[in-house]
Amino acid sequence: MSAEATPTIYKGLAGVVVDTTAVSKVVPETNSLTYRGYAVQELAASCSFEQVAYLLWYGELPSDGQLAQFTQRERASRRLDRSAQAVLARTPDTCHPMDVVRTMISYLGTEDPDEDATDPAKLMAKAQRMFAILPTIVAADMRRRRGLDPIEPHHGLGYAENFLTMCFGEVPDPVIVRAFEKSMILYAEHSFNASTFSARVVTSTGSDMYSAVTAAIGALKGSLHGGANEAVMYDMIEIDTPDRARGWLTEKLDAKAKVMGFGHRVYKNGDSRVPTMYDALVDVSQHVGQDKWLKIYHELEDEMVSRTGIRPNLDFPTGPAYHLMGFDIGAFTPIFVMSRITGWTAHIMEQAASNALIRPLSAYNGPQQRSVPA
Ligand SMILES: CC(=O)SCCNC(=O)CCNC(=O)[C@H](O)C(C)(C)COP(=O)(O)OP(=O)(O)OC[C@H]1O[C@@H](n2cnc3c(N)ncnc32)[C@H](O)[C@@H]1OP(=O)(O)O
Ligand SMILES: O=C([O-])CC(=O)C(=O)O
Repeated sequence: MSAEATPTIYKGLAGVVVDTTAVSKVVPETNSLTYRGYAVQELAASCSFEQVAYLLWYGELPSDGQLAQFTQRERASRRLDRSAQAVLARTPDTCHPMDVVRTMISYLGTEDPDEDATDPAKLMAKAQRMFAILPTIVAADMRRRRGLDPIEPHHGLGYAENFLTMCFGEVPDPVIVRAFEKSMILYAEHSFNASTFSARVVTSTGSDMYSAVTAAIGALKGSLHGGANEAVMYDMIEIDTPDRARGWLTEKLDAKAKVMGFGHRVYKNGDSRVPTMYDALVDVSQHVGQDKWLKIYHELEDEMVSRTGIRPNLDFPTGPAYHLMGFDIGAFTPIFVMSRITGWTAHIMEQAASNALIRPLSAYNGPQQRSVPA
């Protein structure tokens, strides 16, 4: 029997380039991230989330007239119809909120079926429908878990202010609104991360956009990806006081456990988005008058970097920032979905427009061929 040559295995597809994309560019060597050519730091400093969503979908920043039309459409599409409200009400409030978001996107797909999964205008309409409606779902789910009735979308308010009002009953201070909006811009897009790649795999089979987004939500939920923003906050709550942070970290590292909010598959010298989100965390901490989480942040970062050289990723500052803004921890990753829906759907449209079925190979390492016993 001739021994087969063992093929090279790219475990986790690490380092493998599988396709081109014009949506965003991550350059770890220069710590740079651009959306359609614009540095994410500049977008976070001077754009609204609606402008960035438009950029990701259409490839250019909108003119005033284009933005007005775009936001008008978004504001008109925020409401959940009665049957979708009923589906939401029937999901158990004991499940993770990401399960609710996943289920609701899947349900919205049943209301909006399309045989042709490649028509660009239809794909764009579906993307913008999910973008407009997700905040209503996330806010309503968070409130019902608090025993509160949902708050209807407010058509006079922009995306961020409307979402925050649907969560908390009033427009918060501009410091909070701006910090939240920055987080949305930073979370919007990041090339072929696991959830985006999942969406592209589903799209590559000719399946529909809701199916692709449902798969992406499932991938984002995991704690090695989007779920890390929640895990970071649970860890900080467990640590509780800054003086306990270094001991806690030592125990984790000695146990060979992964420390949530640190490390990245692509960035090995720090995440390009962290400085902007860190500044937003400082702004929120100062506004709320609570610096405990910031102190724990510093202790963990110092100890982790000096012991391992591994730096924080975006989920590290976002976790405590969302906590200080008043969100329940279970809503953190659903909020990430509200943002990443823009990047996911931009990639789905790109995949659909230039498709090849995504189907890698595997190297078999199970038993040799054998006969079924008689
Ligand atoms: C928005 C986002 O999705 S950002 C990512 C959010 N995820 C997290 O914060 C979860 C914690 N981080 C991790 O688990 C990892 O850093 C990942 C999954 C993000 C990236 O992992 P990979 O690229 O596969 O790196 P890999 O696991 O090979 O790590 C290389 C080495 O660094 C270590 N390492 C990497 N991240 C961490 C961490 N957070 N804590 C402890 N050790 C770590 C690994 O144990 C490994 O050590 P070894 O060579 O001694 O085995
Ligand atoms: O790029 C990745 O692998 C994970 C990430 O930071 C993101 O999706 O924002």
